[in-house]
Amino acid sequence: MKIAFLGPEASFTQLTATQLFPNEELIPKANILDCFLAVQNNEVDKAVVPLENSIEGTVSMTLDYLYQTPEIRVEAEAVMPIAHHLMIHPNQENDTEIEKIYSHPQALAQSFHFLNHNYPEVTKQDFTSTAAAAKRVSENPDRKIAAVANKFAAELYGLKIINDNIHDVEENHTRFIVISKSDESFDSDLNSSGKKTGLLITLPEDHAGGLHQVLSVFAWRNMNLSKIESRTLKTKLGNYFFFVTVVGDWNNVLYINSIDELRAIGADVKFLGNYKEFLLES
Ligand SMILES: O=C(O)C(=O)C[C@]1(C(=O)O)C=C[C@@H](O)C=C1
Repeated sequence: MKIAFLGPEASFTQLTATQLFPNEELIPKANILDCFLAVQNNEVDKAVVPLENSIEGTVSMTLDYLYQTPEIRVEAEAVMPIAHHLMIHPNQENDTEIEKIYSHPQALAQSFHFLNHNYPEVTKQDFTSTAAAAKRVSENPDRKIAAVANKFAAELYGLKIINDNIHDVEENHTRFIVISKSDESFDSDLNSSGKKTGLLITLPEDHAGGLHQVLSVFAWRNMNLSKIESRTLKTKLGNYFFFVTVVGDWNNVLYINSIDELRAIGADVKFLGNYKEFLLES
């Protein structure tokens, strides 16, 4: 089986994909869109992409592409502890006057206070992933640049960590999802905290009590929501869709009928799947 992931090697997404799929062929992609396209074009069977982080929140690109690709569903979630370190090329001195720090925008945001306090004058530049940033530093031994990435990237690309554990909150976790076109959910012996269901809901039209009507569909059925997030529809300012997750199995009639009721009140619903949440170690 072929599994795409947000690469290159040693990205947090690869660490996650390796634990979920230790025996499959893992294929790095340059960005999240390419992971979705690889699944859509049947180039791979599944892909692993980041969905949200406990400090910085949702990876909006992932949510947008889940909405924009009707045939792509979610097979599993995996939560991984995240530790960021600042690293430079070993040719540079430890007290080098760094001129630029590269990383994924999520990683820069998760380490914002540290970087702002310790490197206030240094330009922070977005990169497609933490590992790609580390690779860039390794390819430029003469430049006074640094990357925020994990310790595996430091090892793989031969970099020197000058500040470790720079993420602003010690408890830092990122949630990843496994996406595919399959109706089946992914299972494994890995530690799991249980099942949940993902739904993308668009309200019919803007009217008083619209969201209340939608939530009441879940409330009277005693369905426990673990997340509700609104995201712009990109049609015009003020138009949103909602990403909702419901705790538990999706095997009773009341739950299943909730989708019919949502559609009956005019909402558009995409069922992302009923899948397990796995708890990984870093
Ligand atoms: O850049 C990486 O290493 C990724 O796998 C992406 C990503 C993300 O988008 O959230 C994954 C985990 C961390 O939260 C930081 C970056």
